[in-house]
Amino acid sequence: MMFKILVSDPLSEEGIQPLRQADNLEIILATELSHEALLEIVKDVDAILVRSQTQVTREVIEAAMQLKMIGRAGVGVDNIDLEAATEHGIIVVNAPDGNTNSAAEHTIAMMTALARKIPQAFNSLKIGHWDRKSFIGVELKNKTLGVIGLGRIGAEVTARAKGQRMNVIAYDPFLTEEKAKKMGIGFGTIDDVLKAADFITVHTPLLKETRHLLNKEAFEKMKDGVQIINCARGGIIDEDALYNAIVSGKVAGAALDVFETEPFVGHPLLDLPEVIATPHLGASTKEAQESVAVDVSMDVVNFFNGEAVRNPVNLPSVSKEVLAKIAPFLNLAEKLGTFLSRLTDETIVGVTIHYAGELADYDVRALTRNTVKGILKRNLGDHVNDVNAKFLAERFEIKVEEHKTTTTKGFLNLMTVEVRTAVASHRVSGTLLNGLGPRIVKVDDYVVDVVPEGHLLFIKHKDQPGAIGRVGTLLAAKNINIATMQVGRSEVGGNAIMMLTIDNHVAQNETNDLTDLVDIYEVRVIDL
Ligand SMILES: NC(=O)c1ccc[n+]([C@@H]2O[C@H](COP(=O)([O-])OP(=O)(O)OC[C@H]3O[C@@H](n4cnc5c(N)ncnc54)[C@H](O)[C@@H]3O)[C@@H](O)[C@H]2O)c1
Ligand SMILES: O=C(O)[C@H](O)COP(=O)(O)O
Repeated sequence: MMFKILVSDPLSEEGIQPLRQADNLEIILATELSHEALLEIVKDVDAILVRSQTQVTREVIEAAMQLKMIGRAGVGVDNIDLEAATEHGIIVVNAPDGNTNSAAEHTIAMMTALARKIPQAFNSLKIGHWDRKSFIGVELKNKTLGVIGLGRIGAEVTARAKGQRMNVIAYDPFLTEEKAKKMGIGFGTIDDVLKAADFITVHTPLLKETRHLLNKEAFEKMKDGVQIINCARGGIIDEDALYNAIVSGKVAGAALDVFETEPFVGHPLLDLPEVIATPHLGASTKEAQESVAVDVSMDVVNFFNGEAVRNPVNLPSVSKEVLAKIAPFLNLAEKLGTFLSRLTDETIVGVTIHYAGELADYDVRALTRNTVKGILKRNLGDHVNDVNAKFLAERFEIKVEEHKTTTTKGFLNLMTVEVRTAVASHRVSGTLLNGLGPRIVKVDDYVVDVVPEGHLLFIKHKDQPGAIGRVGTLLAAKNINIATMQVGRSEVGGNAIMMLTIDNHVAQNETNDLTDLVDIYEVRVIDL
């Protein structure tokens, strides 16, 4: 099968070689598209690859009827409507590591250029002035750099600033005093950073909580003559407040690579001599562009070959090591979910998954997701997938819980899934037997041993002589061949179950006459 991949922002040609080499991918390069042209071209594409320019809005996502994946060759995904993508089961991947170094180098370059007024001096020289008085700068050495957001780029900037013999003080919700000590930097609240720093650089994502993080009140808390650097995202700094703080003399200068609205042209900030700026160039190096394009292309290739992606944004990412451990259980989890969904016609309101034995040591989120996917498939078919399973469960107000226990009832590993409806609950347990593969080992209170595969008939009956024979005879009359059969009972002469595997699919209504047989209460067709 061929998949159409739209590349709608300029990506490195070397970087997209993995796409070109894949024989199931057709690449469409179409950059600088108008909004209307984008809406038209996305109609039949399977994936869109972007940088920060293309706005992948809900409207774009909903126009893209075949869309399965959005790839961001870079870090920030604020140009992608993640909620809409998740809702539509579209996986979003990014390339979070490939441009870290370039962005950090750009930040240091901007800080240095700001401190020494290099762009202003160069502009003056270009127009014929040999002016050695107007561009007196400050040294970085012994100055305090305040780093807000100590993630990948913030940490790299910190290491380089220390190389410039600056003192660094950082604020990040995940930064502990111990970690700060280890890094040889100061640690404090955001206010501590604002008050202590001679230079302040922001390296957070743009989130609700970080929008206008540096606003009028924040500027008021800063040292007089502070200098500001933003190579992260426009919007983290309130641009009007920054303008006023520069004009009032509170802020001595600002180096900006990113802006609230891009392209950023004709803005009064650009008229201020204290401001230097670049047009969002933090990641614009040959190395970074090649690296992010390779990373995102590899994930596209993985995805369309049915393999795990490395950098999912709207799925919990699972390390290679964890994936290797849980991969054999993924299929079992989905089958247990599918099996249970067929045991009831009532609305499912809750799902509890008990992980026992070796499973209790693993990160089982992917297994939970697969179980929920199996359950929801009953009503949603292929509309549910790994990406939207959790979202859809929440939307349908199905409470999903995970429990871990070391008690395994004799199995090395055991997954027990329980679904609750308003009137009843059902349970199924499955295990992975060493060398033998997956097995369903218990259904409600009945112990069984069934391979969760193919076409099953789940029959509730009374434990009476002749019940099994009558079922066999009727199925034979319908030319339905039984491949395997398991029976279980609660007590002699009490309630019992049969689990038959049959060679071909039968429709539920083809089994109606089975329930007319004596002692047969209920028959459910389950295709796994
Ligand atoms: N200019 C460019 O071309 C360019 C290039 C790459 C990345 N970026 C941007 O740089 C930023 C950082 O990227 P990264 O790869 O380091 O991301 P990251 O996820 O590794 O780090 C972000 C850090 O911000 C912290 N954070 C979140 N909310 C915070 C808050 N309210 N206060 C303080 N810290 C907070 C997080 O805990 C995290 O440690 C992103 O906005 C990214 O889009 C820009
Ligand atoms: O978030 C990022 O990765 C940077 O802002 C880079 O954006 P770009 O790919 O548009 O240069």
